[in-house]
Parts: sequence; structure tokens; C-alpha cells
Amino acid sequence: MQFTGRAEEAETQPCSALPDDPFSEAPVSPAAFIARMEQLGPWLPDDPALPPVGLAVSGGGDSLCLAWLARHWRKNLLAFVVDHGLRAESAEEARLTVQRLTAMGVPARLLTLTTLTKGPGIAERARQARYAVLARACREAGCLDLLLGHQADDQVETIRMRQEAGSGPEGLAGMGWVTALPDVRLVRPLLSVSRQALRNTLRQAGLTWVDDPSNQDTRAERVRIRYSLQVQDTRHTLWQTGVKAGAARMQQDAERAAFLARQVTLRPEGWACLGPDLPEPEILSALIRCVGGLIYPPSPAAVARLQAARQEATLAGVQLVCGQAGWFLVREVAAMAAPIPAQTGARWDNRFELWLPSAVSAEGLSIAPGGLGLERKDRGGWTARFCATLPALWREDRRVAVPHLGWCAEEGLKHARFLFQPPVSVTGSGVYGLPETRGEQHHT
Ligand SMILES: Nc1ncnc2c1ncn2[C@@H]1O[C@H](COP(=O)(O)OP(=O)(O)OP(=O)(O)O)[C@@H](O)[C@H]1O
Repeated sequence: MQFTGRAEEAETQPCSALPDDPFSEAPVSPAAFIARMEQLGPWLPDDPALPPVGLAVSGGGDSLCLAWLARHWRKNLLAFVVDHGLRAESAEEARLTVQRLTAMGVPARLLTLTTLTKGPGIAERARQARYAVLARACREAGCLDLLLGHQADDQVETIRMRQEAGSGPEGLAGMGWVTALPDVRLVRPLLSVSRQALRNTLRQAGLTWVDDPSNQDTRAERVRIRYSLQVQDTRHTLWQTGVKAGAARMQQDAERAAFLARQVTLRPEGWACLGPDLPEPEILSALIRCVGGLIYPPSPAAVARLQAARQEATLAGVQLVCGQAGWFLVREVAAMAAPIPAQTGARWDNRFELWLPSAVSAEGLSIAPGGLGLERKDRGGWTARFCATLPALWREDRRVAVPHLGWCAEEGLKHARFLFQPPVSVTGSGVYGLPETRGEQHHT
């Protein structure tokens, strides 16, 4: 297979009109794709001396087409192909995908998962393991952004699934064009392009792809929804629902960011100072997620009850505490994660990431809670209840450092640091609905 396309050639071909026609089947032109990327920037300049933009490529029609379009947009790319290791043929398929990407002029790295086992919840476990390995690979390669191949049909299916689950407007906005994770920005530039348009784009370019047989597995919820959404009108209505909810979400995120900047401090120690008034339930929910290191939001009804009661209580592993300066959210000690081995990049309790000076021996070193007994006025005046939730370094069963309190029993660990890296951003740094042109904010 050869990489032959050029943006100028493709401009003369019929193309789906981004961003407004998510159900057109016409091939996508690289020029339209490039225009979309400009809306979703800013991007680092396309310079080989700078980190590449990452691409997650399964080898399926969507992400392979993403790679082909992205290759017209810039040279400095790095694709990641994850082999979940769950099917006998997966290694060969992943190798073939790497080969196809290389032939397209996109450097590719194979990431092999070895610990997944078939069984209950495998789709979700595989998804989480995939995002974890992709985020790690991006960090190692210095990629600030990772492009994903989700497209309009995926978006409509997501919105329908969330509708069925009774989601509020936030969920009905569907997947974001941009979502910020602690390590990397996830970008989905194809959200307004149909699956069929992407396949037609590949056919026109003379490229082939691999279809994952698990996509046809009717036991999977997404596949059941896919078959139930054959009626075009239903899909259009769902798309419009998503666009409207997305615009509302962007507006709400802007208001939320203003409120947070005025009232709330998310402390590097991992707790939140809320001030004298409790924020509205949606903001409270996002803050609970941050402080608790929660992958999923707590139950909306439970958050609404907590907010209305205005009393100290515990929810989803987070305590609402009333202090002299107002309300606080702090991690519940009993809910914290078990100790883990300490090494640079280790993520404990889904909240804190460790950085160790390179000279330090990680032998016998672990991360576990350990601020108790060190609470003193000159270290911020946090009470035992707060300090008990701080991460500490332990060598065997001896506490050797609590970096947040500036306490250290081993000289080499003086510069060890725990970064508070909550799983979500409370300030809503995503892009939902239809992205707007960024105008002068754009860098390249
Ligand atoms: N094994 C994988 N390796 C790398 N990226 C992946 C992998 N599986 C999924 N992704 C990324 O996540 C996106 C959405 O995943 P999903 O499972 O919906 O895709 P798919 O239908 O398997 O493949 P495709 O989107 O390429 O047709 C993909 O477009 C791709 O960017």
C-alpha cells in the first residue's frame, strides 16, 4: 500500500461538509479534516524536534481513516496500536496495522497487553486497560494530544445509551471533541463524520482495514443499540439532542469555571475548600470525583441529598466536613487504596502521582497513607482528619517521607513529590456540541 493522497488533490473530490452533515456518506476530504483540526487546536508546530501528536489506531476503518487524514494534516505523528491479547489473531492483526501505518508514512508503536483475561466485564476492563496504556505511552513519547477515531454513529449510539440510562444534560452531550485527562488531551476530530463516509474515504484512497469481529457480537450493549438505530430520523433527532446538550454543557462549564475561580480551592494536598456556601450539585459531584479519585460520578440523587442536607456526611469515599472557614471535601481514610510499590509515575488512589529523584533506590519502597502525627500549625494547620489522607513513602514498615508536609527521614527523599492529579478536570476543559472556530487563539 502506498501513501498517495495530497490535500490539494482531495479538495476537488466530493466531500462531506464538516461539521454539519454527520450522516452523509460522501468521502471526507483532507482539506475539510484540516479545517476541523484548526478548530480543535492550538497545536504544537509540525516540527520533528517537538513531540508528535499521538493517534490511537485499532486498525478498524475509523481509526485507519483518521490516520490517513491526519497524515495530510501534519508529518509529526506517532500512532499507537494496542493488542489486547484476547484473540488468537490479534497479534497478527496489530502487526498488520503497524505495517499499514508505516506504509502510509505514519510511524507506529505496538503496545501489547498481557494481563487481560476473558470473562465478565471484559469490554470495560479492556477499555480501561487500553486507555491506561495509551496515556502512559503518550507521556513517555511526550505527546500532549491523542487523536481517537470515534465517529458520528458512535456518538449517536453513546447518546442513546445515556438516554436509556437516564443521564442528565451533561451525559446527553455525548463524547467530547476534546477531553482533558491528567496525562493527555483526547481529541475526536471525526465526531461529525459517519462510519460509512470513513469507509468510503478509505475505499477511494485504495486502502484496506481490519474489522474487529467483537463489533458484531450482539451481546454487547453498543452493538444492540447500533442495530436499533437503523432509522435515519431517530439518528438525526439523537444527533440534535447531543448538539443542544453540548452547547448547554459548554455554557454550564463556563459558569462553573467562574464559580470555581471565585469560591473553591482544590488544594495540592488532595482536598477541596468550598467556602461558606455549598456549590450546586453538579459542581459538588465533580469535586467529589476529584477528591475521591473516582472514575465515575457519584449518584446524582445522593449528591442532591448531600447538598440539600448541609450536614457533615460521607459519600462515595469522600467526606463533607464543616470547618471554621466553611465547607471542605476530604478523602475518606477507610476508602483509600491499598499500598502500592513506589516508582516514578506510580499513581496511588487514582489521585496522586509520584515523582522520585533518580538517585533514590525504589527497593522496598511503597506508597501508603501516612500524614498522621505530623499535623502542626506551622505546616498549614491541617487537622489529623486531613493529614491522614496524605500519601507517604514507606520503606518496609517505616514511614520515610510525607512530601506534602515537608517531612522526610531519608535525605535522598527530600525532593520526592506527589502531584495531585484528579481523574477529571472540574473546570470543564472539554469541547462539546459543535466546536467553534478558534480564530486568533490558533497557533499554526
Ligand atoms: N486496539 C486499539 N488500539 C489503538 N486504539 C484503539 C484500539 N481500539 C480502539 N482504539 C481507539 O479508540 C477509538 C474508538 O474505539 P472503538 O472500539 O469504538 O473502535 P473500533 O470500532 O474497534 O475501531 P475503529 O474506530 O478503528 O474502527 C478507535 O477509533 C481508536 O482511535
